[in-house]
Amino acid sequence: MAVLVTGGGGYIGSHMVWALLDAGEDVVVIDRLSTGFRWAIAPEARFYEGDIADAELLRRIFSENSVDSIIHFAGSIVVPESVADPLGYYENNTVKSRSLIASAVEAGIPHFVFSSTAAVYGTPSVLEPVTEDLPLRPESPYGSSKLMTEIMLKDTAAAHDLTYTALRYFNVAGADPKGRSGQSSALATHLIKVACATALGKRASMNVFGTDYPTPDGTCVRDYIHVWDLAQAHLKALQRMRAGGGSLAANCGYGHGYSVLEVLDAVRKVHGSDFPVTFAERRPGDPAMIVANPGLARQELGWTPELDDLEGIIASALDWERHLMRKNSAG
Ligand SMILES: NC(=O)c1ccc[n+]([C@@H]2O[C@H](COP(=O)([O-])OP(=O)(O)OC[C@H]3O[C@@H](n4cnc5c(N)ncnc54)[C@H](O)[C@@H]3O)[C@@H](O)[C@H]2O)c1
Ligand SMILES: O=c1ccn([C@@H]2O[C@H](COP(=O)(O)OP(=O)(O)O[C@H]3O[C@H](CO)[C@H](O)[C@H](O)[C@H]3O)[C@@H](O)[C@H]2O)c(=O)[nH]1
Repeated sequence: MAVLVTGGGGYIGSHMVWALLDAGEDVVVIDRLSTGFRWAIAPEARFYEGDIADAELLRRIFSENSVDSIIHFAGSIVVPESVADPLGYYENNTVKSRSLIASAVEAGIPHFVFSSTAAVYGTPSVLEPVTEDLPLRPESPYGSSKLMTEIMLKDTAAAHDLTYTALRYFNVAGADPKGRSGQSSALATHLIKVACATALGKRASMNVFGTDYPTPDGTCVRDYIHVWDLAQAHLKALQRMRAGGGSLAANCGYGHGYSVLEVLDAVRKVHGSDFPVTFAERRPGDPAMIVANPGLARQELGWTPELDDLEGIIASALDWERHLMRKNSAG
C-alpha cells in the first residue's frame, strides 16, 4: 500500500517522505510547489504537481496508486499573514482540506493524518503544559482554519469509514540528521530559521517581536520540537491506525519551553559569535506562552522523542543553512 503525502515538497513534508521511505513505505506526493520545492522531494517518491482541491487529479492519483493513508501537510502556515489575509487562510487550509477529505471519502481511503497546530489552543488559561482536553481558543485565523479542519475530520470519521489522527505540532525546527532535507524557503519566518540565517550573515539583522509579554524575560515562550522526531510521530500514528486504533488528536512537543531570548542565546552559543538583533513591537496573533504536554502521544502512539535538545536542533538547522549557501553559490 502507498502513503499519499500532501505538501511533500515543503519543510516538514519533505522530511516525512524520507522517514516513510526509510521505513520501507511506498510514497506518493502531491504539491503545488507554492512554498515547497521539487528538488526537496526524495526521487524515490512518485510526484504529482497540483492542488489538493483538484478532485480530478486526486481521482487519478488514487486510480494509479494503491493508497491506504493520507498524511496532509499542504497548507498556509504564517500566523501574522493569516491575520492580514484571513479569507486566504480559510480558503487554503479549511476549504481545500474539505475538498481533500471529500476525495478521501469518495475513494474509501481509511487512514488520514492531519498537521494540526498548537495554535488551536491560543494562550492557555493554565501555566502548565497543555493537554488535549483544554478549551480550544485560537487567537489567529491560522489557528481557527486548522481547528475547523480538525472538526471536519471528527464529523467525517463519525459518518464514514475514515480514521484520523490530528497531530498538534508545537514549534517545529531543525533538519534531517542525515542532511537530506531542512527548512529551505528563503521566505520562512520561523524564529530558529531566521536566527540561523542572521548568524551566518545571510540576513543583516533580525527582530525580537515583543519584550513586554507576561513571561519570565518578557519574550514569548515556545516548545521547539525537532522535525525528525515529529516525522517519527507520524509513522507511529500510521502504524496505530493500521492496527485498528481509533481517531485521536495529540500534541507533539517536548514539554518544556524556551523564550525568544533563550533561543537567540543558544544560537549564539552553537554558532560561536554574536549577530545583530532589534527589539521590535509585538507581532499580531502571537500567544505569550505555549508548551505541550506530550503524554498522550507517548502513551497512545508509543512515541519516544530522541532529539530533545535545543542546541542539537539549532546545530542541525545551522548545518542545513550552510548547505543551502553552498548549493546557491554553486548555482
Ligand atoms: N512549521 C511549523 O512549525 C508548524 C507548526 C505547526 C503546524 N504546522 C503545519 O505543518 C504543515 C507543513 O508545514 P511546513 O512548515 O512544512 O510548511 P511549508 O510551507 O514548508 O510546506 C507546505 C507545503 O504545502 C504546499 N501547498 C500549500 N498549499 C497547497 C495546496 N493547496 N495544494 C498543494 N500543495 C500545497 C506548499 O507548496 C509546500 O510544499 C502545515 O499544514 C502547517 O500548518 C507547521
Ligand atoms: O524573526 C522572528 C521570528 C519569530 N519571533 C518570535 O518567536 C516566536 C516563535 O515564532 P515562529 O514564527 O517561529 O513560530 P510561531 O509560534 O508563530 O508559529 C509556529 O508554530 C505554531 C505552533 O505553535 C504554528 O503552527 C505555526 O505554523 C508555526 O509557524 C514568536 O513569539 C515570534 O514572535 C521573533 O521574535 N523574531
